Amino acid sequence: MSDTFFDRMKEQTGIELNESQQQAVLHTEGPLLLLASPGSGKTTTLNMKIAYLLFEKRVSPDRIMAVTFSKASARDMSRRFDDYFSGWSDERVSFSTIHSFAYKVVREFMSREKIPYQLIEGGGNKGRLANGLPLHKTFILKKVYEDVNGAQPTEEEMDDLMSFISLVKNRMLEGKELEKVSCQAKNAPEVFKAYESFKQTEAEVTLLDFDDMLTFGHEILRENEEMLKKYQERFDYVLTDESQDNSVVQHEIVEMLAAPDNNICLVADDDQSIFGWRGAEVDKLLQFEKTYPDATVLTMTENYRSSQEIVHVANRFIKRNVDRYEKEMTTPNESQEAVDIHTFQNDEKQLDYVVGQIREKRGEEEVAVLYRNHSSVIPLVDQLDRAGIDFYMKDSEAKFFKHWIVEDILNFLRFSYNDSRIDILEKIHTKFNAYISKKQMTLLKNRQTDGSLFDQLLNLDIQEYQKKAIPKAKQTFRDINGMAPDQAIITIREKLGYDRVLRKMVDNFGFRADQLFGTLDVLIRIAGSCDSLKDFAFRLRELEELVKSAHSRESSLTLTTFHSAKGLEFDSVYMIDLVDGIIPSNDDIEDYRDGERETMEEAARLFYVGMTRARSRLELLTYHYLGNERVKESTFVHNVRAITGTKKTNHKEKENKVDTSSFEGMDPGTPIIHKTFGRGTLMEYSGDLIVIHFEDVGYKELLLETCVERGLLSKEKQEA
Ligand SMILES: Nc1ncnc2c1ncn2[C@@H]1O[C@H](COP(=O)(O)OP(=O)(O)OP(=O)(O)O)[C@@H](O)[C@H]1O
Repeated sequence: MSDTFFDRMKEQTGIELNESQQQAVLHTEGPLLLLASPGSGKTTTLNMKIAYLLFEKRVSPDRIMAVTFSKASARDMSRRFDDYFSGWSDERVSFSTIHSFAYKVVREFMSREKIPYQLIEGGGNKGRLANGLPLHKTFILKKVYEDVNGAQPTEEEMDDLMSFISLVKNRMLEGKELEKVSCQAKNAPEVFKAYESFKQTEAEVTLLDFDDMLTFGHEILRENEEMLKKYQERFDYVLTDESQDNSVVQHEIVEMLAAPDNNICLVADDDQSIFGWRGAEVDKLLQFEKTYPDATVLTMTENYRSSQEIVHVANRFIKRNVDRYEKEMTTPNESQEAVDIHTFQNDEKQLDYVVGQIREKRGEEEVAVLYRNHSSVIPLVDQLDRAGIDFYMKDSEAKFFKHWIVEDILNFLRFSYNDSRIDILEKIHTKFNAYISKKQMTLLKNRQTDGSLFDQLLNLDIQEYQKKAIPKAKQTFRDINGMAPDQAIITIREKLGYDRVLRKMVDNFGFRADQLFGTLDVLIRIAGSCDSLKDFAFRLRELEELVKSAHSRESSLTLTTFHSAKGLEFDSVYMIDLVDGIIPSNDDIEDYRDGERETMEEAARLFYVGMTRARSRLELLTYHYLGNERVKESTFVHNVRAITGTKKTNHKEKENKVDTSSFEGMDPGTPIIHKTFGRGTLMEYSGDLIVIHFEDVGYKELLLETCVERGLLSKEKQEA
């Protein structure tokens, strides 16, 4: 019977299932974990399995519960089922997410118990409390944070708090366990508890956020035998796709539902579990055989997507992880090009290369550029747009442009045009080294006099150290006004002391240094191709619009984060910014050094997801300098080198090398002039770096090539 079924499948779909795919289809009774490698036909097999249940075993469609990761994958699954089987039968299984199932349980329970409730997240959340507070998660969380900490949260704290709450609820953590979850927001465990209690007590109805659908649904099924039994009896088969991304609470809901027959089939790739930060729990998969001692575990490891070279590298690479099911990914596909690694002098050269490559391939094949952080892509967007190349973005994250650092820099620039604007000074007076106090600001405001605010400050009762600092700041602002935009930003950072202020914020308030300085580096990169300060401000607005609209465009070029690349495939893939500090991140590296490998392994899985998106061409791009900062090639690229036996070759040789010879071999003590930092003395020259002691800003380690290329350095003429 099954032979006939698979023959008919082949006739119908053109796909001949391999041995393990067939086994997976035929195993319908009892717990099954189907561990599958990327491109191994997970979706195909799951659809065939459903067809087998419907058309061979004559199971009624409403007895099958098919769960997918997101609404989009539910739609994709349905569409593929229709492609294969339309014309065969009208019977269709409806796919749903665990969220939507759990919400159904919650709705039924609340209506039965006559408990009024209201959603405070997603669409449809309306209304206010008597005191005017909108019934919306963000507003409530802000209010609760203020109650607990007596101050307003920053945007970063809010973001982190949201992730913290989601993670805690998805992993069902309690009590002391909360303290172990790191969160930038002050007193996160207390804020969380206050938030939970607020939702229960402050409104006339129970308030529910998105995660509550899961935790409430879970609680209802656990506490309410009758309801659990009803749902258990409703379904004979439970199938879940992408199970590696299910959280503890989601796994438990599925487990409860499948009991007591446990006709449960989890399709998963533990090596592609990349949502640990929001509560996904790969351990649950690794413990499957403990949960179900009679479990069958099958592996599907034949990759139908990628070339032999890509499959070989990815397969070897992922073995660096310890917490995983061992499997060997193979492919029937042909050998194509070797996996390429390119090392550039700096991130700018990397982008030139990527844009050049895309220009060559334009429209001929599907290309993707993958990156870890949203902000990494902004300079690429800038260059692509300038080159007239269209692109599609999977997640059009325009938050970058609203970041307070971007706002700060624009305000510095505005103030350089007109230093009589009190409204601007109000925003930046604590952020540069004129040390202007709140009291001095109030006095300035009360005077309501025209003219330079620096001059007015000098007429006030100022501190001794301000007597030099204020005229100096005034002059620097005037200089900034005549500078090229990138130089202006460097001057704000170095001469006006903005970097120092940010470092203090990192130390005192726990901001992430790499994020703050990364944002500034991106701004400098964009400013580099603008002629004037006005041009720069205008360009930022243009880019913001471009990014916002990028997800509604169609193009053969996709720009996406590694996370959002999941499930996609392209002919050529370029993975960019592969340096330590980005992937793996500094936190990943630190945790790993402290003996915790969880986050490092997740970063490796992210890298693996990226690599396995490519059909025939995969390029890994890294560099020596990010802006002026020396960085190290990503540990993961290093791993790939070891696999492919590729030595480090600097891309510099292929580029037009900048002639730095007139500065090489200078003696320490040589007087130097730098356009931004002013007069200084050469202290040391080693390799690509020079160390200069500047009169104004102290020691600086600079990349000689970049300085020469931008015409920033000159030797000071010595008196004869
Ligand atoms: N037995 C097979 N013979 C030939 N092609 C197959 C076979 N099984 C699957 N494929 C093809 O391989 C490709 C990948 O299949 P599918 O999208 O189902 O993989 P997946 O495992 O869901 O991928 P992902 O890595 O995105 O999770 C599809 O084009 C599918 O038609």
